Amino acid sequence: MFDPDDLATIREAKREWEAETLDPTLERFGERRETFTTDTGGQELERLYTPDDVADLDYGSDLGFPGETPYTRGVYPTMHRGRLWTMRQYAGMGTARETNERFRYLIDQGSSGLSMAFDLPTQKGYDSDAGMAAGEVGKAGVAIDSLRDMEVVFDGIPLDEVSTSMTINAPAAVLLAMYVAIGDKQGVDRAELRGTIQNDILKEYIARNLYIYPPEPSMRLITDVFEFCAAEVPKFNTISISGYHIREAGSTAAQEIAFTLGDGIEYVERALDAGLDVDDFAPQLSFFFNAHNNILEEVAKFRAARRLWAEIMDERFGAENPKSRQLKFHAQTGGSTLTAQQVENNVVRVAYQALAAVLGGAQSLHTNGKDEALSLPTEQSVRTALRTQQILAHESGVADTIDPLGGSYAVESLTDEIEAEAREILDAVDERGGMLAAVESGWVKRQIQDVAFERQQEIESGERIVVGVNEYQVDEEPEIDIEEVDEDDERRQKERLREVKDDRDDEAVEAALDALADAAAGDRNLVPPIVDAVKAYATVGEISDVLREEFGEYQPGF
Ligand SMILES: CC(C)(COP(=O)(O)OP(=O)(O)OC[C@H]1O[C@@H](n2cnc3c(N)ncnc32)[C@H](O)[C@@H]1OP(=O)(O)O)[C@@H](O)C(=O)NCCC(=O)NCCSC(=O)CCC(=O)O
Repeated sequence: MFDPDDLATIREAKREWEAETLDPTLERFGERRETFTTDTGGQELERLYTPDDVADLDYGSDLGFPGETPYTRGVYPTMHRGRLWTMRQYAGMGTARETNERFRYLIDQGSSGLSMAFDLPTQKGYDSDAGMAAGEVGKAGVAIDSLRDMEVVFDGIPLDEVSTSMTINAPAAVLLAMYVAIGDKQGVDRAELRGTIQNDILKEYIARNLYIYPPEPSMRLITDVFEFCAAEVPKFNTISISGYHIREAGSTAAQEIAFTLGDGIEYVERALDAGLDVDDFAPQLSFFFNAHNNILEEVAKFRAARRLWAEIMDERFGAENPKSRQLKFHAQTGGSTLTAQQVENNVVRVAYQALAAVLGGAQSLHTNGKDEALSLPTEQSVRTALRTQQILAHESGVADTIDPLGGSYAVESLTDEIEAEAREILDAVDERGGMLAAVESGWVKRQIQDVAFERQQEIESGERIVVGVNEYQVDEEPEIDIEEVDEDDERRQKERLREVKDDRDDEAVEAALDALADAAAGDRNLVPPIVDAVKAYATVGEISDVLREEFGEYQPGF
């Protein structure tokens, strides 16, 4: 991008600056640290970046224009000038009725998309009356047993006007089927349904641990969802390939994107093996990243991820449809960065992290409530979190220029370095036979744990400052309204489940579950029989049991 003579002049001028201006100051005052690195230590930071640090940058092939390959500067031509990112606050609590109320509240307050959290039993494919569910019903999210619960959650919420993300993985096909069934009942054309299911089982084995079946049948379920959606629900994002939890488990920024894109590669390969055409399903693959503390590193990470994915889809998979190459992502501010001490500080952390996500070109964003280190967020803290996004959108000005940090010597240089490091990690994954093999051998988890351990030691030694935790402490008990979970919810939910079971046509349920068992034993797509089963009010637990019977359950080997 720069004339070689100009670069030589700049290099020479920098040497002069160092000798004449910098060194005397360094001798008198020194610097705060011997070396400065990115938050996760992967990249050593220069004191000052100049055009010389981006001498190899080729504007056309490395950056290009927004809406054009390699999408470094954003996936849409107008980005947030055309449409603000979706403000999508993750919510789900207790019963279906309470979740419906929280959703309506969020819509009233200007939330532009819904994001549904499920309780642990639902995420593990158990009904509320299962022994394994005791004590967990409605705790980390809403309890969904049957279509009846989903009808209540979406009561008065027209599915053709809102897009909904569902954080559901092992039973993703079941919840997708329920969403489709609700749409059918509301008379919404399936082609108009918008939303996302997380459906990312690989990161469950790596970091989140909410799996049910072994990897092979889990991958089949995912491929079946790709195929079903391409034909029936073409606007639905069939997966949210998630680095968020990998980062929460303590990975570096480069590991976060490398392992996430590695998972993406594995899903694409499986779908191709199953006979799908890359351009039929790749446009609906979506991503989910963490918006962590270090603003410049995070912005560089998002840009690097976009560039890398465009290249992978082009070079490795020969994708022709531009949409197949566009990495669209949701971001959530880093839950693990929130502190129980001086809870108000979390509002500030969240705001900076959200700023990084927006500067990095996010399509959708969740900002954490300040109290999430302690409990489920209260309505008040959810509102402040949403207002944080609205202030960014309408007051800060950062949404008004596309990729405003593009061209910053520091950010371009970091983008290159993170991309290069992620590439190296992806090569190491390939050497281990791909992501699934690397995950099953325990290698991926060990890579992350090593970094997490180092980070923890840095905090304990005081080398890494966490404000209010190992520095700037105050002697006070946290004063905070805790959102109470109603312990009676479990009993009421079980009663409702009993009513559903009493009301439904048992023969129809049995026939639907038998048809599903047949499909599972053969190789037909599993989603249509799951849709039939949910419409007959078969429960999440019953459907998951049929598949458990056929597929078995995953036992981690490491
Ligand atoms: C693709 C994304 C990232 C975003 O989808 P959205 O529908 O919000 O946005 P979008 O697709 O970018 O935009 C919507 C429509 O507007 C159009 N559009 C957008 N911007 C535009 C622009 N500037 N110019 C022209 N058109 C534009 C798009 O093309 C699209 O239409 P067309 O479709 O017609 O093109 C999706 O996957 C998503 O919403 N993900 C959310 C995931 C999530 O909430 N996860 C929560 C996890 S919570 C979690 O895991 C917590 C921890 C735990 O539980 O463990």
